Amino acid sequence: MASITTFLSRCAQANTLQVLRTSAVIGVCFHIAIARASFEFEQYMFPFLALASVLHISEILLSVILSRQGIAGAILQASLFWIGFSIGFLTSLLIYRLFLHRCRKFPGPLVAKFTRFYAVYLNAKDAQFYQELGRLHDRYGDYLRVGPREVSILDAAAIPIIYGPNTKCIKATWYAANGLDADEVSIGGIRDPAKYRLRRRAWDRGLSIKGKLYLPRVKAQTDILLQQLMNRAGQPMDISEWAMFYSFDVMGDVGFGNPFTNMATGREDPAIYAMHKNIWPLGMILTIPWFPLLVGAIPGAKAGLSEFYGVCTKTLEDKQKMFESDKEPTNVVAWLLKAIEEKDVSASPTHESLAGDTQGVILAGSDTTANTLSNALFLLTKHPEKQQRLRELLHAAVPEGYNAWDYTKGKNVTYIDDIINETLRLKPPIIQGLPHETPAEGIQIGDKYIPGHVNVSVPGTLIQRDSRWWKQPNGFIPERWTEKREEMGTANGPWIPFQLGMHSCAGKNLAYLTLRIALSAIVQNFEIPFAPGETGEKFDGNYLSSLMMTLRPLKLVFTPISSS
Ligand code: HEM
Repeated sequence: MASITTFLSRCAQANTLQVLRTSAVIGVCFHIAIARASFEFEQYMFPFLALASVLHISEILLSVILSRQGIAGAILQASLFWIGFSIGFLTSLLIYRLFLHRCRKFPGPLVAKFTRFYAVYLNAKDAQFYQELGRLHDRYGDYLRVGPREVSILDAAAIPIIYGPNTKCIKATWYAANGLDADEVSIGGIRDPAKYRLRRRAWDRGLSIKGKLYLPRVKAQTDILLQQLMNRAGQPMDISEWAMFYSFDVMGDVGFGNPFTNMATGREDPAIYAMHKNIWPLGMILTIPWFPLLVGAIPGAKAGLSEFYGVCTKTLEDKQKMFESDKEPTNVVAWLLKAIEEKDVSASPTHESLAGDTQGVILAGSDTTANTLSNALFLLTKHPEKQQRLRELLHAAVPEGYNAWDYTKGKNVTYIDDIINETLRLKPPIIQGLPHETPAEGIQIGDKYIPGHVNVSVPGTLIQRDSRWWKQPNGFIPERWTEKREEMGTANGPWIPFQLGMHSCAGKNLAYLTLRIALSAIVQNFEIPFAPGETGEKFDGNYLSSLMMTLRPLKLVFTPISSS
């Protein structure tokens, strides 16, 4: 304290240049200290900025008290310190990141090497980061530096090393957007592999195909969808919107045991509407790993999501009150509650983590399934011969019609899965490469060495359409998954819409179940052309890439088969 006081009183007397010089040296020293630190400084950005603000204000007050200068002069004096500090800090950071950083050998745009805000700019420019990333890869090659310590990789050999079951990489800081304590966040936010594995067991128990449990509920929601399509038969319908209504209602039912009522009302539930409105800025700020932590710590910053979080919390409280431990759970959240009741090691350890998991059920399962359904219907409409083939196969497998559809009969029509897989290849709903951090010793991918503590990612959207691994990469060819598998070399194609290894999608089986039922029901009952004036071009080429894919409207007409 005494030394700060002395320093400040000297500052008050010294001339401007001296203050700037001294503070710049402090800025450089500070940067060197954090660059050499063994912890991730970005995790502590909020405490650092809070401390800096407190110091700044204290400095002003001390200056006023000690040097008896006016408040304006004190603010000026204190600001000089921070200006000098920032100049020193940023200059040191710039030199380090451009010339000395462990990622310096990877090519990329100059600004990207210096700051991650470049990626925010690319994201914000036209909301199509995946296209910008594709252009950058074309220009700089397969190993592209997209941030100071971020490397985007277009190499199939990288996938098992980064994401596979035996990977030594861990989830990057990006995942810790909701907090650093693994016991207080949802499963998606856990970076520690051991803790993740434990928690994942409760999810796998609740989601591993409870076919007989969930099928009737998915089917009940699908019946509502069919009825609504029937009510609007022959009229243009925006399938991007209706697929969203459907999948949120399914996830509300299967996830909570409480369907939202989107389909019944024909309107998006207000809580989901508010959440969707805010997902875009959220996706943008997530680009900077430390930014969400900072924003999250500001009271009211997540207000846009509060309505959705409120619905989840209320539902969770109701479920907790009504929970009957002697009965087998009938929805995903009830399975998570059962783990708590049984004091299982996989149980969500705190109220906060359980609340996060409850939100996660809806967030992880709804948009992803909805986008896949809309995209599959778009592709089937664009390729009516594939639509007709699916219809014929369904009629052959279930001649009595959709009402007689059951899991076994549906599963036999493998062409549905071919369509789903091909849709997920062309349009994976999670567009951007998921960042994982390399271990301290780094990783070796062929002849490329990537040093430790680098955030690496493989962008699925790009690699799944790369002609080095996929024949006719932009064609919609469901047959490549079965009868043309050999001919098209499908087995060698990198395909990661659900991720790999321990972090792979926990809800994959539920997603297939829902998509199989929805596609069967729709295609067996309706012929689907584009609505008059709709070409699907805007829908196809202009989806927004944020946290998830955000689709443009797509107008289709559903003509009942019997009257067609
Ligand atoms: C076509 C539909 C789906 C796709 C393409 C998809 C994709 C993914 C991907 C890529 C991940 C890894 C995320 C990461 O590492 O950051 C993931 C994780 C997960 N998904 Fe899905 N998902 C789908 C449907 C579902 C459904 C229906 C549920 C049901 C609740 C679900 C629940 C989860 C959960 C719990 C995780 C684990 C979170 C984590 O470990 O980070 N997903 N999904």
